Amino acid sequence: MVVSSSSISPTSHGVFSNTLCRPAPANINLLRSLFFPSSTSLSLSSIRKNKASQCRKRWTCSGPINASLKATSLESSAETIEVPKGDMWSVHKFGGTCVGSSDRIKNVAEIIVNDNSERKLVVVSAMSKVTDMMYDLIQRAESRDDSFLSALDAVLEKHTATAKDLLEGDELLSFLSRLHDDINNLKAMLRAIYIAGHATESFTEFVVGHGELWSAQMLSSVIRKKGFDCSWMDTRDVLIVNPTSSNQVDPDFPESERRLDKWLSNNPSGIIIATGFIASTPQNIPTTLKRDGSDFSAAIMGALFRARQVTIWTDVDGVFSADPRKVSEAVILRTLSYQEAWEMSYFGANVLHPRTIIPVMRYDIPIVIRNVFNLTAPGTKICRLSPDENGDGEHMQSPVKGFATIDNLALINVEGTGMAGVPGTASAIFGAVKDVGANVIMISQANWTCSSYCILQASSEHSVCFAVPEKEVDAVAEALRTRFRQALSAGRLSQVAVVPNCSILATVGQKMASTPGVSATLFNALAKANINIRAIAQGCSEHNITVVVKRDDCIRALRAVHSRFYLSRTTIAMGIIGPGLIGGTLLDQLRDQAAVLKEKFNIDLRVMGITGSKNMLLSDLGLDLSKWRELQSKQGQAADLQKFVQHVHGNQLIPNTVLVDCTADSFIASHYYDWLRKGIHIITPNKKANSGPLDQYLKLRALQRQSYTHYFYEATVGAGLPIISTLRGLLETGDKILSIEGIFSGTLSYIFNKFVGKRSFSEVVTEAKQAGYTEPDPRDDLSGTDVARKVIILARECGLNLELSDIPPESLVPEPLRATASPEEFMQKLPQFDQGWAKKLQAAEAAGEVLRYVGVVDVVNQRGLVKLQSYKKDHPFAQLSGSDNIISFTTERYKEQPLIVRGPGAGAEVTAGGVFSDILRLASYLGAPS
Ligand SMILES: NC(=O)C1=CN([C@@H]2O[C@H](COP(=O)(O)OP(=O)(O)OC[C@H]3O[C@@H](n4cnc5c(N)ncnc54)[C@H](OP(=O)(O)O)[C@@H]3O)[C@@H](O)[C@H]2O)C=CC1
Ligand SMILES: N[C@@H](CC=O)C(=O)O
Ligand code: NA
Repeated sequence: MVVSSSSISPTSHGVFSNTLCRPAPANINLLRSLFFPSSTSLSLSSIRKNKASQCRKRWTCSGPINASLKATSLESSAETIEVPKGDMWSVHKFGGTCVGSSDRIKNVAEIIVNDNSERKLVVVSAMSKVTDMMYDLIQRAESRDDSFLSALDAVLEKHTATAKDLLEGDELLSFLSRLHDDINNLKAMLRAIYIAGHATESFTEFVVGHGELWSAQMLSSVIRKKGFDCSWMDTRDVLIVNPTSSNQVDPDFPESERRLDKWLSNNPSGIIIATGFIASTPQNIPTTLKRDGSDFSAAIMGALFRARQVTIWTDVDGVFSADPRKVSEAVILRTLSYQEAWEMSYFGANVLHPRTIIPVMRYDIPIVIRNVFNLTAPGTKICRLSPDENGDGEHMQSPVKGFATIDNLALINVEGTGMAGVPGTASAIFGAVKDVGANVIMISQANWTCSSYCILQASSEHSVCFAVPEKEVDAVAEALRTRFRQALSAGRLSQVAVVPNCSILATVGQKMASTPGVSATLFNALAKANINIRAIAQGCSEHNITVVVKRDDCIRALRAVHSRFYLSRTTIAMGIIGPGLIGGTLLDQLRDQAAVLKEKFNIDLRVMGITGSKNMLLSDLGLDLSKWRELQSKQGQAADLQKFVQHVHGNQLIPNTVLVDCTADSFIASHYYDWLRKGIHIITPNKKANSGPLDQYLKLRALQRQSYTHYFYEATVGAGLPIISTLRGLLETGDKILSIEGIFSGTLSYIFNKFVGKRSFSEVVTEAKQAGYTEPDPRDDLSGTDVARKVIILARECGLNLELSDIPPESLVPEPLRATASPEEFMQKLPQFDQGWAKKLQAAEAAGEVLRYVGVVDVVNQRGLVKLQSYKKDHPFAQLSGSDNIISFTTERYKEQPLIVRGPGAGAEVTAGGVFSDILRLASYLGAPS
């Protein structure tokens, strides 16, 4: 559709657009002013004057906030300007995606008309991608690429199509006419840039702001079409800003208020659609509010109108407690104080640019962040909170609100004895940093008190440590080495060291410095996730504690601290090695209990992989345990232990990893040391590591004691019975163990409980194997080796440095079968020896005794013993049933009457249950509620 400008009725909207409708000489003036700002000749004020005389209305002014508006307006004009009460206005801001299509613009219009505030000011961005398209036009023209013409056509086409979808009749014609005029003017300007090969900054600022002009006009037309009184505001007529040295702008509030006053007197509508992002300098040169400019526009407008609320509409439900791409359990925060929002933003959370908060904070105007696509979500309210308040009138439960991270940093550490007490050292350091234009993100040094978010905690008087963006670190290090060349060569400074690949993790909240335990909890959570802290900074302000960690650890660190402060679950990545009888039963128990653990105990156990000796199954998010067997047979791949461990531990999103070794394999056990060193926790029923070579055992325990990595093995003795924990409890509370004696083998207990003359010995052994009591190789049970291993494990817990070879067991494996090739062959040949066993049994019975296989840890004499022994039928050891173990601790405290633990000591369910309770113990150590 071609629109002729003569068919357009004059409009009262858009001063600047009207300027561009003027005949050629005015536009030449404008171009001149943009290319050569000092020779500004365009008079916006004269145009405003013309407009002002067209339309004069009265506004009622009351309330303190408008006193200055009223005063300035009275000063600047003879008319009486009545400005509305501050709390009548609500300000909304819609970003580019919210107005990215005609449907979305309609949706925004609907939201606005449904807001029942008396008066509404709506700040809009350009349609999504339009600002980028405008920058691209300039770039093409500057590089003398005449494709800027077709690119400009695309801009025209996009807005024409959107307008035709939204509008009709005069509103459509009027918009299209202005759009065409704007495009024609832009074409002329771009051609001028094309010729000059250069665009001044103010020209660029002028061009890129057009998207907002068009979106504001279209939205206001749509609202008028719905029957509401609505004007659009070119904020360049109102908002006056001064550039700062750091390529930012400072609003000139008094002048903006004066201009706003005047504007309102001409535009009395109850709904105003204002352009975001753009403003003017005091000389009326078009400019922009730079990055995140539309949010800033909304905040400034909120302050100018003393609005009751500023709502920033976006495409997320609010501010998350942490980046949800990194912490899937991150929660939407209902409230944040201005300071908390500020800190979150500074440390990389995409909340609001810190400068956006300043204007509204000045008047205690709340900012609410809401999702335009989910109106049911209440969003996040950023407002003034008292130090003890959590928001919504709730008393503060935890001082910690959320976490943010900044990646791609490097630490610089300037160190040396010559720094102590030498005035000016810090000034020289940061002077050198400033000279290379680097941005210091945090500093850590003794007795530093700077005044903002990088306020810090002491490390050492002899060093200053600070973080800069990685891309700036070489220049900074070089500048420092040059600046301190003499001090370095004289040894007064020992080094200027660079620690690359770092990230900052900031914990943000209220009253953190004055609440005991916050830092301890934070550091503890990091230690438990095996994360090393390179530097710490805690502000004198109560609002952040900042740590520097290795970049590779950052997401795990974030997740560890997030879950520790109860914002989410304690999540543990698990790898199950050996899905045989015990491992398989454990997986089934995990499957059955997972939901309860999640809901009631906030523990999220994710099985990221299962491996046997031949086949392994991996998952990125956690396996569906309801069909792990099916998945393993269908989707399994060739087992590769290294790849398996790398996969389970390599998931950056889960802070803690545990490998559960359910094999009986020494080779698997030989990896524990390396895994613990990598920060992987280990839980096992496998006895091989703790009963293997003494030096390796001692090395393992020493490592475990000095780290925060856990190694639990309760099920290695007495299966699920609390044997290791009972012994630890006695030892740690200062009791002295004299001896531990008992029946440690579920298999042998079962055999001698059941072998009472009715069935043959080999039949009873087969039953024990079928019941799941035996080792994978039953010869380990019958040889007494399994009992000897348990005795060794307990002896070593008591501090005895015994080797397995120090406890030769009495073997029940018939001599001729000791060399059998396989467990199957052994079981097959065992019946040949039933007669011999029958005789042994008869002999014991004749003496009124029973046979029992016992183990003894003789702590006093520092030895262990494993043997088959006869007991009188009334002896406690003769009273057992099934696979019962009985373990008696004789100690200084329990001397007269030993402490006895008795119960089933083998079997799939009880053993897997013992392993499972170790897993929950680990979760509790890692921060889950206990
Ligand atoms: N049964 C019980 O009552 C008790 C058992 N225990 C201990 O529990 C452990 C498991 O016993 P149980 O379940 O009965 O034994 P199983 O023989 O049923 O299972 C052993 C599992 O380990 C796997 N495995 C063996 N070697 C490797 C390897 N190198 N890499 C990966 N996987 C391997 C096997 O996989 P694949 O089939 O692919 O070879 C199998 O899945 C043992 O250490 C035992 O001492 C402790 C207390 C009580
Ligand atoms: N095979 C063992 C199992 C537990 O360790 C036993 O029988 O006790
Ligand atoms: Na146990």
